[in-house]
Amino acid sequence: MVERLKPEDRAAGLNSLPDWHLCEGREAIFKSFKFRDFREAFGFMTQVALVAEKMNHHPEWSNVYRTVDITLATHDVGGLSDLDLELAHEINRIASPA
Ligand SMILES: C[C@H](O)[C@H](O)[C@H]1CNC2=NC(N)=NC(=O)C2=N1
Repeated sequence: MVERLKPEDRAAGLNSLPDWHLCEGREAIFKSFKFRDFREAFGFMTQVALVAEKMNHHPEWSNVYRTVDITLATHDVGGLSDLDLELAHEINRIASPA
C-alpha cells in the first residue's frame, strides 16, 4: 500500500528533482517542459505514457504545441507519495537523456 509522504521526506525528495515545484493550495508537484516542436513534445508524452502505465501511476498533463505541463499527485492518498518522486525522475530522464 502506497503511503503519503511526510513533509520532511517530501522536501528531501523535491530537492533532488530540478525544476519540480510544489503546487499552491494542493499537495502535488508541477513542472513545465518545452520542446523544439510538437513532434518532440508528443514523442516525449508517448514515452512518459508507457512508463506511467508500467508503474500504474498516471500524470495529470496538458499539451499546447511544444509545451507539456505536468502535475503529479497520488490520488489514492490525497497527496504525494514515493510514486510521484519516482515518476518525476523518470520524466526528467526521458526529457533529457544522458
Ligand atoms: C486502481 C488503480 O490502480 C489506481 O486508481 C491507480 C491508477 N493510477 C494512479 N495515478 C495516480 N497519479 N494516482 C493514483 O492514485 C493512481 N491510482
